[in-house]
Amino acid sequence: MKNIYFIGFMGVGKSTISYRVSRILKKKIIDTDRELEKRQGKAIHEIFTEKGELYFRKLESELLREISQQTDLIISCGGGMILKEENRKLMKDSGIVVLLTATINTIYRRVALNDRRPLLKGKKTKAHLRAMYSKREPIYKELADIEVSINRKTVSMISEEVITKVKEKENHV
Ligand SMILES: Nc1ncnc2c1ncn2[C@@H]1O[C@H](COP(=O)(O)OP(=O)(O)OP(=O)(O)O)[C@@H](O)[C@H]1O
Ligand SMILES: O=C(O)C1=C[C@@H](O)[C@@H](O)[C@H](O)C1
Ligand SMILES: [Mg+2]
Repeated sequence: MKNIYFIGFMGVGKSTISYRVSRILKKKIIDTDRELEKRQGKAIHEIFTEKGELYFRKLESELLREISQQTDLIISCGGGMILKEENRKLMKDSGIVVLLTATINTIYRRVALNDRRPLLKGKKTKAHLRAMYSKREPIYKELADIEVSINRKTVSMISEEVITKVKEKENHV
């Protein structure tokens, strides 16, 4: 099976849904944020503070290059993985890309809960989220093979919807 890449804005549920999907499909999961934290022995916000965003983006791309050479993986991507053209190409060429979408209100409610997202430090306002989201939205949509809206759905409902759509997609290639 081709890899399945989960993309989408911070807090839409990429990590949660990809873990559930990996359990249902009995596939290995890699959450790029968690994997980088494990390898660096630091939290994402610490990497940002100590080494800067550019350094984090470099690590993120190197990790993607490595894992995109494998198959049969469920991959939860960091929210900004889609920002680089080289990353988009790696995902497109090696898997099916699943975009999870949510309203700004839902995202706001979720990201307000903790402080582990460096790009929102001191800027957790709906206006800031909306500005960031609208800049990224066309990139997410352009890259996605499949789109699933998560509002008012349980983790089970979303996971089943993703799996059904991935299977449809695989049968049409
Ligand atoms: N369908 C759902 N219903 C209710 N809560 C959910 C659902 N999916 C995820 N959550 C909760 O929303 C929060 C954000 O989810 P998660 O960490 O999976 O998002 P993410 O897209 O991986 O975020 P990040 O970009 O920060 O990695 C978590 O607290 C999670 O438990
Ligand atoms: O949207 C982003 O740019 C980010 C999302 C998170 O998953 C982390 O990868 C990091 O906080 C950056
Ligand atoms: Mg995550």
